[in-house]
Amino acid sequence: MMEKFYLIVGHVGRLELLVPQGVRLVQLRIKGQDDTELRRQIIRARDFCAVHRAQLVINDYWQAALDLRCGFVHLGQEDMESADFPALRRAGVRFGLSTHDEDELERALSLDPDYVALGPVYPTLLKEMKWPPQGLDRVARWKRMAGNTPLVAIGGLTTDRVPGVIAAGADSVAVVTDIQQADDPEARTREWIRVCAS
Ligand SMILES: Cc1ncc(COP(=O)(O)OP(=O)(O)O)c(N)n1
Ligand SMILES: Cc1ncsc1CCOP(=O)(O)O
Ligand SMILES: [Mg+2]
Repeated sequence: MMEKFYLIVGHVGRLELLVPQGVRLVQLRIKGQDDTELRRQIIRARDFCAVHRAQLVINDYWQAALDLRCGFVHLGQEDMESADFPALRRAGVRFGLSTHDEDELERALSLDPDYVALGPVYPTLLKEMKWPPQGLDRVARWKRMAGNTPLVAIGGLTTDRVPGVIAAGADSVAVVTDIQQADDPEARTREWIRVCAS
């Protein structure tokens, strides 16, 4: 079963701070670092997550994930173009895929992913996106179309929004900004875990 709370962090230091709060599924989403620094952080995150029994997901860098024996990657539409899916499958690396419209969803499902993500459900501050907020009706539609493939909702999520997103059909809720910008990110992480457990 898919873990309901899906934390996304931009640096391994953040992962080491927040995973011990009880996080079971965490994505390392590194941007703009050179290969040496990237791999240094991935190795640290891999070993830390192994000790804390959290599932680590590597964003974008599927080749580094393969080389460093990480078991799970997240790939967006652009990332998918270069990804070697047969190599990932051979190595038993699981993968989740981003989707934003129905063509993307159909293509993603044809690759038999471990989850599909739909975003942005609500407006996001994290990055400029070419899609307007998808809304809860789209979450429900995605759930119907995805069948047995778990659905991750992402974009503008807060703890107040979690119940509605889950009720609409999401199996899992992914968050960056609400925790990244919190005055007390450890307490906010615990609050997310509490809300997701209820
Ligand atoms: C769980 C999850 N969903 C979506 C994304 C976004 O992936 P992508 O579209 O490749 O954008 P970047 O995160 O790489 O900027 C994600 N990372 N995780
Ligand atoms: C990377 C990404 N893809 C879709 S929404 C999003 C931003 C993350 O969501 P937020 O920072 O609003 O929690
Ligand atoms: Mg990406």
